[in-house]
Amino acid sequence: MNIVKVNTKSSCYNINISSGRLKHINESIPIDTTSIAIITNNTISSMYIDIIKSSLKSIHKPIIEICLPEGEEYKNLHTLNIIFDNLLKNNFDRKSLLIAFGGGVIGDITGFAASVYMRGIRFIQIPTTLLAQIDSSVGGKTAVNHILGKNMIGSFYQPISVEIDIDVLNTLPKREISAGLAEMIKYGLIIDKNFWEWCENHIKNLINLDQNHLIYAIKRSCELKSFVVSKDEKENNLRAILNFGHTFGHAIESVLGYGKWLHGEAVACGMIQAAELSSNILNLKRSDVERIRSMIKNINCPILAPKIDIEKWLHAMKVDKKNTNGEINFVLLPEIGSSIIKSVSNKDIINTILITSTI
Ligand SMILES: NC(=O)c1ccc[n+]([C@@H]2O[C@H](COP(=O)([O-])OP(=O)(O)OC[C@H]3O[C@@H](n4cnc5c(N)ncnc54)[C@H](O)[C@@H]3O)[C@@H](O)[C@H]2O)c1
Ligand SMILES: O=C(O)C(=O)C[C@@H](O)[C@H](O)[C@H](O)COP(=O)(O)O
Ligand SMILES: [Zn+2]
Repeated sequence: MNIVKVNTKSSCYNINISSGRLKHINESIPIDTTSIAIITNNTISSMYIDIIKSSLKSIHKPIIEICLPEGEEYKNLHTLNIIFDNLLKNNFDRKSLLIAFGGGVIGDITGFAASVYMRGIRFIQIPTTLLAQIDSSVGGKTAVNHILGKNMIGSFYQPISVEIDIDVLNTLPKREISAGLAEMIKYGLIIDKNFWEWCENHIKNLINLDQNHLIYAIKRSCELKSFVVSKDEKENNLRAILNFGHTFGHAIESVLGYGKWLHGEAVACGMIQAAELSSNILNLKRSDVERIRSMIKNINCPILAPKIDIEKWLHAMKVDKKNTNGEINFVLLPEIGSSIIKSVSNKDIINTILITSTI
């Protein structure tokens, strides 16, 4: 098994990565756990819940399953309440454990529920999408959306472990694999040029889910995210680089309506726009902008933004959590493999990028 450690001010935990991990989930349940809620959706449950339940049989604890409605459009306060209703009706207490079994939507909602139920109970992440395995399950950002902005209601709250079984990726739709690859290449762009070049050279193996390449790439992504989060758990400074492409991307998601574009697709397109802005403001080489565009094309993510009213787009970017004093703060690349946060006040440049990057 491959293990990556996450060591933050608030806690220290392992990311366990292997083929067949689901069968061994019982090993990660704390001994004093009183009851367990597996939070998932019908798609994932119908394929994999029996494996988990059979592994958990050996620990003889009461288990309930809570199936949430599926999709980004349900990542909201209403869905959160479904969890609380079930926990209270089943007498869940402070030693109860939540298991987030699904993609980033399930992980973000469950983490938030765990952080506020009885002022905080333990939870485990079992991410089942590529995106969740390399990004959302790690680092403790939890949230639900608000109609006016992505992830606006949430907390920083770490899981007690992350359990990654790469076998579940075999049932993941190709479009979701592509969305996950977008967040994966992000790490190379912001912090690790070698990893970027490795991804460029092995992208076909990753798209085809070759096991050895997948394990290497998932592990490296988790190491990079762990490194950043361990230095700056609550996004006071460095952690904001993980938001590369998200200023544009989150605006696409919220203005179009949650769920129309996948999060990873919006980030992919947002990374091209952020690369264009980097070229304008920091002189990122044009050849590097084209390299990024062609990588995003190769992973089958959109390279052009949808038609969005520019005013609505700007308005959505103005509510981004990274902003201060009314200025939009972007993550920009001086070169591939390094990133900085910069406030951009020149509205003309932003407008031009929005207009020229649209379908
Ligand atoms: N907390 C963080 O740090 C962080 C980081 C990145 C993204 N996010 C959030 O994550 C969310 C996106 O997550 P996502 O891309 O995992 O999407 P998702 O959670 O919506 O899952 C995608 C779809 O795949 C299905 N699915 C999941 N696993 C499957 C499997 N193994 N086989 C078949 N189908 C499967 C799901 O039911 C769902 O329909 C967004 O809300 C985004 O904001 C959070
Ligand atoms: O972990 C982080 O920090 C990230 O920014 C990772 C992003 O990929 C992720 O989409 C995150 O949820 C965005 O956070 P937000 O604070 O911009 O809502
Ligand atoms: Zn993201």
